[in-house]
Amino acid sequence: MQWVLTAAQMREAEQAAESQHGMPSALLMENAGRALAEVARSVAGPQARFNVVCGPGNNGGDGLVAARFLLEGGARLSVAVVGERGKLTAEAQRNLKALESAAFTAQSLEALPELGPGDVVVDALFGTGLSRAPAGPFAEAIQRIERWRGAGARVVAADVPSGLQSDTGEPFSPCVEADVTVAFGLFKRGQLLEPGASLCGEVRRVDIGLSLAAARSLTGPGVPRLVEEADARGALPARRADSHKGTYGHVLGVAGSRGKSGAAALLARAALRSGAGLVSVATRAEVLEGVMAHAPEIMGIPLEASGPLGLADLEPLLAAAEGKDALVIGPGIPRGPETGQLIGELLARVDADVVLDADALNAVASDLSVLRRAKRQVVLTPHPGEMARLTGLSTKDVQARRMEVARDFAMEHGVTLVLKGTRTLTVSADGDLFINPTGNPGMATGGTGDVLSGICGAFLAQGFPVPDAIWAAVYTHGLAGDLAARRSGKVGLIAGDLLQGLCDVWTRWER
Ligand SMILES: NC(=O)C1=CN([C@@H]2O[C@H](COP(=O)(O)OP(=O)(O)OC[C@H]3O[C@@H](n4cnc5c(N)ncnc54)[C@H](O)[C@@H]3O)[C@@H](O)[C@H]2O)[C@H](O)CC1
Ligand SMILES: [K+]
Repeated sequence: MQWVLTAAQMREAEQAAESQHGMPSALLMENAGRALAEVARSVAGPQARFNVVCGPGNNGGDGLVAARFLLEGGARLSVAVVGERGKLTAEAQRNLKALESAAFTAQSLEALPELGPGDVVVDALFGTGLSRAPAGPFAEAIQRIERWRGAGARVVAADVPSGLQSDTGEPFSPCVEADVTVAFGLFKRGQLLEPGASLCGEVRRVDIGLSLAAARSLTGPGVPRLVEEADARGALPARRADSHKGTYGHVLGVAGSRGKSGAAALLARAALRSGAGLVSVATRAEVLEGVMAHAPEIMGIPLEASGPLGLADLEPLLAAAEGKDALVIGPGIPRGPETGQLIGELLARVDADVVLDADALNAVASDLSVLRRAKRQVVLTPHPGEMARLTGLSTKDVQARRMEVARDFAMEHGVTLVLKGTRTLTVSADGDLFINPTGNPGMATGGTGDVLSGICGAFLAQGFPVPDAIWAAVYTHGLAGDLAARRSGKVGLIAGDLLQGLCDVWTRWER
């Protein structure tokens, strides 16, 4: 896991590193600048030119340190310091002095040479200290960086692409678009939240001696963490030799309706491909055959009532839930006026963890108090539109404050919440936030949500605890999509491909 901090928390970490852990900021900057130079060299073509563009603060200082290392390494280097030199921070001043000598002086922005393919721009104008839209010479500097990028040069951003707000991921205009962003010490929110994540390009986190103790001293439950592959893999212990199908739990899917039997099948097959020992599907009798036709491994429970799911289905579903370890309710269900009440009764009386997805979310939106009456764990997996209905906010508001909206809801209702989207968020009932790095735009296709709900159900049925089971399911789902897209392409990817993608995950992790 990697902590994801705000700019203020970053500054506190830096001060704590200095005051409590004997790490002077000059040394942090030296380490940052050296790492920045190494990344710049790693993306440079042969005979590359390097233009280092520095701003007035410590981000600029990082750039000046990087310039010194590039110069010492024999690079063809030009450096510009933008803004009045008198305004440079002490650290930046010191590094400008260290860089300049008889053999080398920093120039004005205009004096920097044009760049082309294979050349490199180091963007060290602004980092976490950006407080307003870049203007005047700073805006010109960004526009020149963008022009060099258009001419084929690679852009390496120090800490944050200049112009990007590091707490929100929202860019000012103009804003640098980087090919690689070197994250110093710990991740910042803006590097992981769209559109910031896209503007960063590839984010490479580098250790700079910002002692984790210092960072940890800042981080309480509310500080988000980025899930890494080792975390997801570690959350899912390997299979034991002496196990049998009962060991891996029984998932009951309450899903499907006329014309939507596929949703139930995707849920069920995903649960099977995610290690559940047994999977049953309870659905309207007239679609049961259709669901079962998708996989002989699925067991079927016909719901004899007709029309939308309602209280007439309560007794049959309570019976169906006997002996089950996890329920997944929602994909493709026929929702009606009593569906929310039915789900409330099931939550209160069923001795199994419950995942609510798709129309089950819309069904409970009118009376969220049912969530607090649940006997076991409840997991909700809304996409932004469903989250809007759950909260009464607009989808735009949900997307503008994803972390806050998700955390408030999870803590208020005591549930584990998955807010889907680019960088899906998982939030525990205690407010712990987990950011997911896997997945790709090819997964924006019908049915991928059904697959995710099946994976969540399978992990819960195997006894993995929340929230680990859920952020691991989200990670696995996205990784399955990434591995499947290698075969299908992002455009060609369909939800069913994720099932093979899941197999690719297991063969990758069981090695
Ligand atoms: N935290 C760490 O562990 C480390 C941080 N380092 C680097 O320091 C920057 C943050 O530096 P800071 O001096 O706070 O601010 P910036 O360099 O990002 O910004 C420069 C300065 O410019 C002023 N300013 C803000 N917005 C504008 C604007 N639109 N126009 C003009 N001037 C503006 C404001 O006063 C800022 O202070 C961090 O990103 C790291 O790169 C350390 O070097 C390494 C360890
Ligand atoms: K920068």
